[in-house]
Order: sequence, then C-alpha cells, then structure tokens
Amino acid sequence: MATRTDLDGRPIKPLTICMIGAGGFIGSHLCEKLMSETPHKVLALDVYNDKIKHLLEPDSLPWAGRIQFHRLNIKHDSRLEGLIKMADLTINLAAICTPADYNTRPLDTIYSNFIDALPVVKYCSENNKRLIHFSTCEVYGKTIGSFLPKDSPLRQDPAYYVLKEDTSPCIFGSIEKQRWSYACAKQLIERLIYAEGAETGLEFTIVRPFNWIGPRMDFIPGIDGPSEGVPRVLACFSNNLLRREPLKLVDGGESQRTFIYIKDAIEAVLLMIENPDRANGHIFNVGNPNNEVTVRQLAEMMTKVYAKVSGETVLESPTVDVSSKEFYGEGYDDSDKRIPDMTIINKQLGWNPKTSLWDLLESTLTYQHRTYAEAIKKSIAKPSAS
Ligand SMILES: NC(=O)c1ccc[n+]([C@@H]2O[C@H](COP(=O)([O-])OP(=O)(O)OC[C@H]3O[C@@H](n4cnc5c(N)ncnc54)[C@H](O)[C@@H]3O)[C@@H](O)[C@H]2O)c1
Ligand SMILES: O=c1ccn([C@@H]2O[C@H](COP(=O)(O)OP(=O)(O)O[C@H]3OC[C@@H](O)[C@H](O)[C@H]3O)[C@@H](O)[C@H]2O)c(=O)[nH]1
Repeated sequence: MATRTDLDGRPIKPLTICMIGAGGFIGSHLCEKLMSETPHKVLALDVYNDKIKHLLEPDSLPWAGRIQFHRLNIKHDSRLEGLIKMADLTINLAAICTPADYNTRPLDTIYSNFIDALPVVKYCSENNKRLIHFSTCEVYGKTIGSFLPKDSPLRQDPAYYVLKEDTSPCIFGSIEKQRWSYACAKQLIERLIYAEGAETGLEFTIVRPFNWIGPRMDFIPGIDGPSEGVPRVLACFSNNLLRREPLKLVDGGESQRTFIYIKDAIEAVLLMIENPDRANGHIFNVGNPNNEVTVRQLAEMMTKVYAKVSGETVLESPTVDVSSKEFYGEGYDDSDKRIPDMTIINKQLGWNPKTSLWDLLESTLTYQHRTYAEAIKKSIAKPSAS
C-alpha cells in the first residue's frame, strides 16, 4: 500500500483503534473501510458481531490479524480500560439509538447514552488517549422556526432552521415528552467531553450524524430482529415494501429529514481519524443538506425505487397515516427539520457528501431486496406457529 498522506501532506502512521459498538450499522461500515483501505488495526468491541462476521473470517482475508473482535458489554466489563490503553484512539459508537425506545425505555436510553459513556471518557482522559464520540443531530431538537406562527415568512429564513455546531441552541420538548431522553443524554455527554477537553486537555472529536442510511441499518422485524421491534424509518419502510404493506406515515409524515449515504459519511469519519490536528477539539455535523425530504416524500421515493429494483407493482394505497400515539405510544415528540450547516467540516476537513437520495436508495433497496425478499416470502407462506 503506497504511503498514505494526511490533508497536510504528512505520512499517516498506522494506528490501533479501539472501536466500541463496532458491530453496529455505522461500525460495520467503518470497519470495512479501515480494513480495505488503510493499514490501521481495529479492536472491535460489541455484544454482537453478525454485521462484521464477513470481516472476521476466514483467516485468509488480506487484513487478517488487523481486526480483533472482543465480545463485551461496556456497562460492566473490566477489560474495557485495558483495551482503551492498548489503542491510540477510541471511537465510541455504543448507544440505544432507535426512537421507538426513547419514550418506552427512557431509563435504558439515558443510561446507555450518558451513564455508560462516562467510563469511556474517564479512561481516555486518564490515559491520555484521543476520543471520537458519536453524538446525534438530535441534540439540536427542534428548529427556532418551528415556534414561529405557521404563516410567518421568517420560517423561510435559514437563520431560523439551519443547524450550526457553534451557535445553534438545543431545543427539546417538555419532560413528559420522553422522546427527548436520548437527545438530552447525548447533549450532557457532549458537555462532559467538552469540559474534559477544556479542563484536562482531553483530545476529543464529537460527531453529529444527520440520518445516515444504507445496507445493514437496524433489522427487518420478524426476519433478523424481533417481529414486534420498531427500527428506524429506513428499515420500517423497507419492511413494509418487502411485505407489500402500506408505509405508515407518523402524524402524516410532515417532518423533514436530510439523508446521507453511509459510504459518504464514512469518508468524513476516516478524515477525522487521520487528521487529528484538524479534528481535535471540534464538533462536526455530518449530513447531506441537498437530500432533504418530508417523510411522506421519502415514502413515495422508496416506493418508486423499490418497484424498480424488485419489479413488483405498487399498491393501490402505498401509504397510510398513523398517529404517533398509536405508532410510538405516549411521550413521543419530533424534530421538525434537520439541515446541517457544513461550514466547519468543509473548513477543517474539506469534505462534502456526493450521493443523491435516489441513488443511495437504489443501492440500499437493491441490498434489502436481495437480502430479505426470499426469507419474507417463506415467512408469509407459512406463518410462524401461533
Ligand atoms: N445511524 C445514524 O443515522 C445515526 C444518527 C445519529 C446518531 N447516531 C449515533 O451513532 C452511533 C452508532 O449508531 P448506529 O446507527 O451504528 O447504531 P447501531 O444500533 O447499529 O450500533 C450501535 C452498536 O452499539 C452496540 N452497543 C450498544 N450498547 C452497548 C454496550 N453497552 N456494550 C457494547 N456494545 C454496545 C450495539 O450492540 C450496536 O452494535 C450511536 O451512538 C448513535 O447514537 C447514528
Ligand atoms: O414507519 C415509520 C418510521 C418512522 N417514521 C417517521 O420518520 C422520521 C424518522 O424516524 P427515524 O426512526 O428514522 O428516526 P429520527 O430521524 O427521528 O431520529 C434518528 O436519527 C437520529 C439518530 O440520533 C438516531 O438514529 C435516531 O434518533 C420520524 O419523523 C418518524 O416519526 C414514520 O413516519 N414511519
């Protein structure tokens, strides 16, 4: 492999990376990138490894020996500190991060996103290790514009909705809206990490992902996850399409999101890993402001793309409106709009996303159809024993 250089032309020395939550959606793509394109070593920590099994076996893989899987739960495992000390850099991806859990399992959500991250920050700080911590775009909560009168022209003014790391406030609903347990826990761990940086010199980078989507995100209920499980929207809609059910639009699907292809986002993370001087001390939005849709528009586009990749016809009524109370239960609330400001990541890392929403949906739904269509047909043919 030719000597790879960083953004300032300096040779990049091989790193050992302790990746917590490596077995998840983002972790599995990050491990793939690190193994196939860099000389770095990965200590992959997670309770599961089914999404990275293809990277761990067989021993004849070109990167064998550069990735080690350690099955552990960071809530209570004495091996954690030793693994952080062995590495040059720790990346923490571990979290409960599916909205259906935030208002139904608020304690687990708060423990997972704040309490369980505390020892990771402590061990990095005490051992002078660099930390890249995964937060969320959800820490911005709702836009300022969402509190303006519905017909106010100021709602069109970017100052009232573009989300900027160093100036935008964090605006959550009231306490009984327990959906915000996750975003608030993420906000507090961000503040703790930032304080460690200010007081003890911890070298940190915080990542705020804006709806990264792609293959291996979450699970298909009843196939590779619990049938009553509620994953994030990509998997929910994929499941509906695979089962020829109408896509459920929560509260009419009016909320807006910007979706970015996981492969574009992983490029940004690799730049953060290999350019510490440009990434340390920064919080980065990582998203694609050009891919904004309402949830309803996402459903319509996924329906069109799925018909193309599967060759199946579109249902008479491809969508149905459901209330958030019915779909998520008590205490749900939502972010109205999520447009990332890209100034800081452009300046520090010169990174921009590339893939359009249509193209990323085409490659992702091709994967979903190829991976799940057969299993779904079988499960529908003979319903599980009641
Ligand atoms: N995917 C996105 O669009 C998105 C958006 C915003 C924030 N994030 C953040 O990025 C990170 C990764 O998200 P993801 O989409 O890959 O989610 P994911 O659920 O696929 O991955 C999280 C992984 O962490 C592991 N984990 C959780 N608790 C653990 C524990 N106590 N010990 C060991 N492993 C544990 C899980 O087993 C899972 O494999 C999370 O912190 C999430 O909040 C993701
Ligand atoms: O079947 C569905 C599923 C979801 N939705 C809606 O689709 C939108 C997106 O829902 P998702 O479950 O993908 O999650 P959100 O975008 O709200 O937050 C997510 O992105 C940020 C990360 O921190 C987390 O991974 C998660 O909090 C919401 O408005 C939700 O109500 C539907 O209308 N129908």
